Amino acid sequence: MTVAVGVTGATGRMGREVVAAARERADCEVAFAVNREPDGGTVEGVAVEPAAEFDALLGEHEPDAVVDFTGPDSALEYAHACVEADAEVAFVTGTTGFDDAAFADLEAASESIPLLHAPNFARGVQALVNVVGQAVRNLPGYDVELVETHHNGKRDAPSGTANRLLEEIEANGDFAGRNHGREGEEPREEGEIGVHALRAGDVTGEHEVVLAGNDEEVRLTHRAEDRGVFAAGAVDAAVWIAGRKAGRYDFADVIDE
Ligand SMILES: NC(=O)C1=CN([C@@H]2O[C@H](COP(=O)(O)OP(=O)(O)OC[C@H]3O[C@@H](n4cnc5c(N)ncnc54)[C@H](OP(=O)(O)O)[C@@H]3O)[C@@H](O)[C@H]2O)C=CC1
Ligand SMILES: O=C(O)C1=N[C@H](C(=O)O)C[C@H](O)C1
Repeated sequence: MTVAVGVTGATGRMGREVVAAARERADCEVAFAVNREPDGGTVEGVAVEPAAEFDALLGEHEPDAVVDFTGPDSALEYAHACVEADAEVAFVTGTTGFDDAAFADLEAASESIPLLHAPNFARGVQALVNVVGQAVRNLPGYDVELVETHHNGKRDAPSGTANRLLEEIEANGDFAGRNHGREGEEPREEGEIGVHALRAGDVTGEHEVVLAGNDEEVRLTHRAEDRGVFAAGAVDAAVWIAGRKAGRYDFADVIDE
C-alpha cells in the first residue's frame, strides 16, 4: 500500500525535508504540499499550494495523513481541518511550542482522528528519554541540569524536546522545581533542575542532561546532525498511523512496534 501524505509548512526548514523523505520512500507519496505564502514555487519538484487551499486539497486528494511542521496556531488549525474533513485523514505533527490549552485541543481532536504529536522524531531522542529516566532513578539526590542548543531561527524556548525530558526527569525523582536560565547571587537551590536554552548559528538540535554528584558526573547527549533524521521519523509515523482508528498516539508507539 502506498501512503499519501499532505505536507504543511512545506517551504520551511522541516517541511522541505519531509517532502524529500516522503519522496524517497517506495511506500509513500506526496499528495500535496502547502505553505502560508508559497509564491508559486516547488519543493523537490512538488508544487507548493497556498495554505488557504488546504481544505479543498484534503477533499480533492484524500491523503491518508497530513504531516505538519509549522507553528502552534497553524498546527491546531490544520488538526481541526482534518477533523472536519469528509475523508479519513490522520494528523502527524512535530510542531512544538504548544501551551496546555493547545495540548488539550489536540487531545480533543484525537477523539475524531488518529493523531500523533512528537516534539522530536529522532529515534535517538526516544532512547535518550528512556535512558534519562533510568539515570535519574539510579542517582537520587544528584544535581540535574538540562542544556539544549538550537539554531538562531528557533522560536520556542525551551525546546519541545527539553520539555519532554523535563517531564521524564520529574516523573522519576524528587525535585524542587525548574530554574530557567539561572542568574543572581544565590547558590544552586537543592533539588532544582537547571534549564538552559542556547540559540546560536545553524545548530540543528542538541540536548544534554547533566547529572552530577560529588566526585562524579554523567552527561547524556543527543545531537542531531541533519534535519533528515527528524523528517524520516515523521514519515515513518505517517506510514505507521495511516488507517488506524481515532486516538492519540506517540512516536514511541511507532518505534516499539
Ligand atoms: N518534532 C521534531 O522532530 C521537530 C520539530 N520541529 C518543530 O517544527 C516547527 C517548524 O520548524 P522549522 O521547520 O524549523 O520552522 P520554519 O519557520 O523553517 O518553517 C515553518 C514553516 O511553516 C510555515 N507556516 C507557518 N504558518 C503556516 C500556515 N498557517 N500554513 C502553512 N504554512 C505555515 C512557515 O511559513 P512562513 O515562512 O511564511 O512563516 C514556514 O515555511 C517548529 O515548531 C519546530 O520546533 C523542528 C524540527 C524537528
Ligand atoms: O526547532 C527545531 O529546530 C527543533 N525543534 C524540536 C524541539 O523543539 O524539540 C526538535 C529538534 O530539536 C529541532
